[in-house]
Amino acid sequence: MTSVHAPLDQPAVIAVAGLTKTYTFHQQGAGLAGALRSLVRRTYETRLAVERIDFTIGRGEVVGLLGPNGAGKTTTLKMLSGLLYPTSGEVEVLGHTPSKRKPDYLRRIALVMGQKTMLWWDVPAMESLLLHKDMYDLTTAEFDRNVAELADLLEVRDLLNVQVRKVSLGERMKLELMAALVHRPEVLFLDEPTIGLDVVAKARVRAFLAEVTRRHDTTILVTSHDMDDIEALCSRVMVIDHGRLQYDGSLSGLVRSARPRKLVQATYARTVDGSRLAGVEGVVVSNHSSDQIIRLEVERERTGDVLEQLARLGPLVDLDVADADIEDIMRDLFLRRDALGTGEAR
Ligand SMILES: Nc1ncnc2c1ncn2[C@@H]1O[C@H](COP(=O)(O)OP(=O)(O)OP(=O)(O)O)[C@@H](O)[C@H]1O
Repeated sequence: MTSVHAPLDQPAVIAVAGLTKTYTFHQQGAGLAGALRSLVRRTYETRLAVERIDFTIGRGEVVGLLGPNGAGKTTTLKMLSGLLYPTSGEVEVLGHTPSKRKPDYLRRIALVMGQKTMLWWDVPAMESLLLHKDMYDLTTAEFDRNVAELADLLEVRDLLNVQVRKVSLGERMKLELMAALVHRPEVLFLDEPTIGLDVVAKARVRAFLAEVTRRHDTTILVTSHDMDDIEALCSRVMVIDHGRLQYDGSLSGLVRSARPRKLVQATYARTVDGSRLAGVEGVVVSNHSSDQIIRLEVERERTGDVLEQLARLGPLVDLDVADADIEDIMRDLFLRRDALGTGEAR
């Protein structure tokens, strides 16, 4: 397996071994009768949300945590940030045990949950930032420097003194990020940071995060259902499904192991006689004789030969070679849950 663990000469910023979380909760029937019954006799259920996962992450790495709904991503982030106690296993972040929630630890991390706010709605964001200044013991010089840097990068200078409830969703997300980063955390946990944002706002948030990690070597672990976030930010991805780590490696490695084929599209100046396609390797996905376009799925390592074969069929106007769409790959992956049993997969 090719995994992108922290280099051996550099201590891991995040180290997780055998991490497991089981939720125990009680089932309550519907209505008043159900509530009363559950007072007398409680029935408990357990759910294994995260099961014996291991990984390490080095300083400055930006890692995407991928998986379908209910896979265990948020639970993992909550254990890493100290919001939840693990049921078993070990977690160390920046040399700390997160669940102890020591002030020195909390000063060095941040957790941003796209669906939760850490800003007060009825006052301007600056009030919340000032609260963070006190919480994190920032000097006025540090605070002013960090606020100036973040406000410039996020282009929110004019919004800092506007009541939070009066700003748009995209603007609020930028202010949330600002509040999370004003103490310049070394490790950032992001749970769906672009959820609900429009295309432009998403692109801004991604560019901002990329710049923050470039400038300050911030380590980021990010969950997102938007594969564009992952492609734009992450050099490494971990796929979690049913609480188990299924893959840990590069995004391109995931694409290769899940969809070993390339998509080739050839456009010709003239209609190509369909019978001549018999001499071309690959699976013909479509052949629109009217518009002279042929689409093929081709074994990755045979792509060069296939392009030569296609060139012999007639005068080409355009030739396009692409990997399968990452969104499709993820959809396939979770439909075929066992597909990652080999190669770079765990
Ligand atoms: N407080 C809780 N009590 C009981 N079960 C829970 C609790 N929180 C989460 N779960 C269950 O644990 C499993 C993992 O949930 P988790 O929220 O970590 O998934 P996720 O990968 O973040 O999903 P999503 O992409 O939908 O946010 C799910 O089956 C969920 O129903």
